[in-house]
Amino acid sequence: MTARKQAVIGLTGPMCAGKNQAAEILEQRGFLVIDADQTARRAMDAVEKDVLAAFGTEAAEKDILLTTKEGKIDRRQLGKLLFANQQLLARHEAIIYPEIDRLLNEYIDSNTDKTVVINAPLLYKSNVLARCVFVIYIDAPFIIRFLRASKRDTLPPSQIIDRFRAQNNLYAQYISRNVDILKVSNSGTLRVLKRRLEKQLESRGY
Ligand SMILES: CC(C)(COP(=O)(O)OP(=O)(O)OC[C@H]1O[C@@H](n2cnc3c(N)ncnc32)[C@H](O)[C@@H]1O)[C@@H](O)C(=O)NCCC(=O)NCCS
Ligand SMILES: Nc1ncnc2c1ncn2[C@@H]1O[C@H](COP(=O)(O)OP(=O)(O)OP(=O)(O)O)[C@@H](O)[C@H]1O
Repeated sequence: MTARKQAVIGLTGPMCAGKNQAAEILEQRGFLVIDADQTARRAMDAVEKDVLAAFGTEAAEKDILLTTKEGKIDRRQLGKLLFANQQLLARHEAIIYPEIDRLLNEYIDSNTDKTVVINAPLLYKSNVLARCVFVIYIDAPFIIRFLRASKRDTLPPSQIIDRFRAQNNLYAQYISRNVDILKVSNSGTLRVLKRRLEKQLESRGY
């Protein structure tokens, strides 16, 4: 166990930069990591009806079916609708973020004896950012992230690009919030990522 301070640390960066890989390295070092994408899935369960009511009209116009045969939200179809239209994405975020924030804060508050890492691509949209002592920003060039996404996800290239576009100017969002950012480039091997991450953590006494 290398972590010795009780604190909240942010782990962020654009899609397919390597946050999950970084999270594994941090877990191996004894940090407690929560994945905000998973938290957002739980939050969706709580706001599902509101989401379906909010996008029924636009989905019908685009011939997109938002529910599965079992009557649950079809996340991929919802994503297809939302990531192609920033206004709709903002409407969705206004519905779901209060619940995401509630769940993340609850998690932090129930683990006050540990150093908690919040793995969240859009951490700046959450009030949890204010609780972070610093933010680790994992990054990689667009083309590398695109190749990783193509290999990992079964999304058509146009939808990968839509998702990337929804995260334009991500780094600037943290800069403008005056956060202590530790930038880690992940364009090489995982071994290099580990070394860089450890070096940055050491610079903050972890
Ligand atoms: C739109 C939804 C239903 C699509 O679900 P889907 O299962 O297809 O994707 P998943 O949730 O696994 O997200 C995959 C990646 O998309 C990107 N992404 C997700 N939400 C957003 C967003 N609001 N803005 C920009 N990029 C996003 C992230 O890089 C994320 O890692 C879902 O992403 C969602 O509810 N997003 C809003 C909540 C959110 O911002 N989640 C991020 C947690 S910080
Ligand atoms: N240094 C690396 N070398 C090889 N493959 C990598 C490296 N870093 C990440 N990957 C691979 O790229 C893909 C994306 O990585 P990862 O899931 O860690 O990114 P992420 O930033 O967490 O993505 P998302 O925002 O979509 O959750 C994964 O399949 C992962 O195994």
